[in-house]
Amino acid sequence: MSEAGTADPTRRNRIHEVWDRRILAERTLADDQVAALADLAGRVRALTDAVVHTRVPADEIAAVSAEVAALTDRLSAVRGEAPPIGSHDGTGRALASPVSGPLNPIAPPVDIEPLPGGGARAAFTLGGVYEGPPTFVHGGVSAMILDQLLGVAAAANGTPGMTATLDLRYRRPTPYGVRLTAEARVARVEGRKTWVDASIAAPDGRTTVEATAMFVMPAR
Ligand SMILES: CCCCCCCCCCCCCC(=O)SCCNC(=O)CCNC(=O)[C@H](O)C(C)(C)COP(=O)(O)OP(=O)(O)OC[C@H]1O[C@@H](n2cnc3c(N)ncnc32)[C@H](O)[C@@H]1OP(=O)(O)O
Repeated sequence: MSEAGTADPTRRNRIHEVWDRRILAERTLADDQVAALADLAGRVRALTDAVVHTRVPADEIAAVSAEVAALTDRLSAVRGEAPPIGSHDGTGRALASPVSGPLNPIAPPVDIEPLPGGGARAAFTLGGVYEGPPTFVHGGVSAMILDQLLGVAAAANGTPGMTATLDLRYRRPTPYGVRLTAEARVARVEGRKTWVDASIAAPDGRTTVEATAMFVMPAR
């Protein structure tokens, strides 16, 4: 039997505690690393934007590509087992979330504000990097942002959980390059299940996407 599978629950809990502390320590960065990485992530976002919009000739692209490969090697000299976790601002948000993580260059990032009593709101502008249909945001990107917003609302209600269902209604195309707003509100809670509604609005106030999710607090 493996250690984690030991039949003694007290011993098993102790093993998990040590394991959790080890993982937490390995995934927690120093404040100066967090600040430096947030700056780097912003620059990589700008680089990504430049990559999808550039029209420089192929030989210049190849030269830049070689420089980027060298930079990747430098950063990879010391690698963690997994992305960092924890908070640098006291809100408990995941630093490397692909939606709102300041350290994750693929995150737009969307700044999500939890609201007391089971709500959340966000205001954000997406660039051409997130284009789906020409001049509009990719539907999967809207879904990802809404999933996170809905999840933060569930957590703000004191009933966090894993997304069990996510229903989307795309009412009209979502434009990029303009300020979008989004809001979520917990609709009801039954046992371990929490239903949350949310929507994204364009600058004219019209709803572009509506979503309803059901979150389940895992039994274990
Ligand atoms: C303050 C804020 C701070 C910031 C906070 C950070 C927020 C972060 C936000 C992050 C946001 C992003 C979040 C993400 O990206 S989460 C990642 C995407 N989601 C997943 O990967 C979830 C995968 N699934 C699971 O882990 C399990 O299946 C879960 C946990 C969902 C249930 O497994 P568990 O073994 O525990 O459940 P159970 O079988 O005892 O069933 C319990 C009840 O639930 C009902 N049920 C279950 N599944 C479904 C289903 N699919 N449709 C309809 N119903 C379903 C089931 O019928 C039963 O109902 P009833 O018979 O009791 O009536």
